[in-house]
Amino acid sequence: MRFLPTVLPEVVVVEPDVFGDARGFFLETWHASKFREGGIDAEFVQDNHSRSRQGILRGLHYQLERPQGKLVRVVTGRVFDVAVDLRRSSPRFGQWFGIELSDENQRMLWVPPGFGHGFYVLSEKADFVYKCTEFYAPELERCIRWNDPDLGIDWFIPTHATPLVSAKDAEGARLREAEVYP
Ligand SMILES: Cc1cn([C@H]2C[C@H](O)[C@@H](COP(=O)(O)OP(=O)(O)O[C@H]3O[C@H](C)C(=O)[C@H](O)[C@H]3O)O2)c(=O)[nH]c1=O
Repeated sequence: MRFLPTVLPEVVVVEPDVFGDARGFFLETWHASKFREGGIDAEFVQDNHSRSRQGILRGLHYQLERPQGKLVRVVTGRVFDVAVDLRRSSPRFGQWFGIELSDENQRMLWVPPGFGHGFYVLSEKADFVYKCTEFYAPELERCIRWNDPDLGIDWFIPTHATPLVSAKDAEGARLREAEVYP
């Protein structure tokens, strides 16, 4: 199990040990003490699973007052996964980190509380699963527009393709107008 730093010190890439054999493979998807040693000290209260078609973009989402830390991974397919620092007090406010998560690389991403999160589906289909440190609170959920020019996120969207987003995400706020974290 390797814990890799990113340009956002609080956001961590996790590369699990994958034990392959003639039957298939085995890997640990969560281990409190190994993750704590790797700098991720979290307690999860909710586990989610979403399935999306190619070209779907979900995000950028975050929850005020009760921000969720998320340990995210892909069990089927490939996505480009993005975390954005939404803490006004952070020297990296508005900076983002993105990485391909797939059932090939088996990578996970730790998106801490205080960060917005979203992903773009690169494969025909993607099953996306993630653990959250706080319960879902729709009344506290906010959305930053995926294509906010102030963020300049490169989602690896093919040229001339337009992502398919929910009505809620299509009306996401610009970062400069959004209510974010102190
Ligand atoms: C997130 C969530 C949603 N729902 C219900 C609410 C809606 O009826 C339906 C779809 O919700 P939504 O369109 O908000 O789902 P996503 O667009 O996948 O939202 C997620 O996408 C980005 C990538 C995230 O990081 C967040 O975890 C989360 O906001 O599931 C629940 O019942 N519980 C939940 O925890």
